[in-house]
Amino acid sequence: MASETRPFLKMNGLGNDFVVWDAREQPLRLSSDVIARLGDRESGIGFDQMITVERSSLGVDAFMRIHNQNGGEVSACGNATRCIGRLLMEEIGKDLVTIETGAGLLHAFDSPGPRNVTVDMGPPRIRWDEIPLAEEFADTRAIELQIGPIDDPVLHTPAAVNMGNPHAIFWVDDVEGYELERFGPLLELHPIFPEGANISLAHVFEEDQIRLKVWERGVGLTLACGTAACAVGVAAARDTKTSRRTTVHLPGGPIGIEWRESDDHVLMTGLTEIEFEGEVDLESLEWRKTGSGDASAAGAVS
Ligand SMILES: N[C@H](CCC[C@H](N)C(=O)O)C(=O)O
Repeated sequence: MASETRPFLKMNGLGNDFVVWDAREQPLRLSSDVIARLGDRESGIGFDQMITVERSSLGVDAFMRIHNQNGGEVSACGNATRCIGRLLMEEIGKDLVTIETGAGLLHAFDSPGPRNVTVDMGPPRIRWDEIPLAEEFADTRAIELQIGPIDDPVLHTPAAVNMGNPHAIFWVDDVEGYELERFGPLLELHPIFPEGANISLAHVFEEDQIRLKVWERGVGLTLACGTAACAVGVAAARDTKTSRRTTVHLPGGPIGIEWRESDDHVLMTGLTEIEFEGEVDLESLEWRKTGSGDASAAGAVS
C-alpha cells in the first residue's frame, strides 16, 4: 500500500512544543501508540502535545483535538490554543477567532506585539468534584494529601483548580528547591486525582509575580504550561496571595494572567512560535523538515 506522507507544523508556546496537523479537509486518526512514537524526542519528531485542527461541528472557526506525548487525549492546552488561535487569525484575517475544544468554546484574539496572543480560557472550576478529586473537600485552596515517601509538609496541602484539565499547585519558596521530576509522577497518578493531575510548584516572589515549574500529566517536565499558569493565577488570587492580575514566570518565559472579576473568565496572554514546517511518512514515521519558521522569517526581514 502506498504510504501516506502528511505535512505538519512544529510550533511552541514559550517552549511548550507541538506538532500541528491540519485535518479540516483530510481527517486524521492516529493510534495512541503512533502518537507516542511520534512524540518521542529520541526516535520521533518529539513534542509535548500533538494538536489536530479539525472542522468544528458547531460552525465555529475550528475544533482543536489535543493528545499528550503519551498518546492520551485531553481537553485543554493553553499554549496550543494560543498557537492555533494565531494560525487561524493569520489564515482568516480576523483579530478574534473561536476554537471548539473538549473544554468548551475558547476565544483567541490578537495582542500587542508580534506573535503575542490572548486566549479567554473561560471560568475556572474549583469545586472538589469539578477538579475532580476522589473525595469531598469543602475548600480546594488547600487539600490534605498523604503522599507516603515524601516527607516535606509543604508538599502535602496543594490547591486544586480545573481549567478544562486538573491542576494541583504546591506553594513553595523556591521552585528549584524540590525534585519535581522525582515526585511529579507520584502525584500525577495519586489516587486523590481519579483523572490524574498536572503538578505545579509555585512561588509568589514579588507582588503579583509568580514563578512556576510544572510536571505535566501525560508528558513530564515542560518549559511552560498555559493552563497551569491560569490555575496558579486563580489559586493565588483565591488565597489572597496576589491580585487577579499576575505575571507567571515559567522556564520558557512569562505568561500574563487576568482572572476577570466581571465574568469570572481567565485571560491568558503569551508568545507563540512557528519552529519549522515538516512532513512525515505515516507508515515508516520517518520525517523531514520542508520549510522554515518564524526565526528565519525574522532573519529575512532584517
Ligand atoms: N498535560 C495537560 C495538557 C496540556 C496542558 C499544557 N501544555 C498547557 O499549555 O495548558 C493535561 O494532561 O491536562
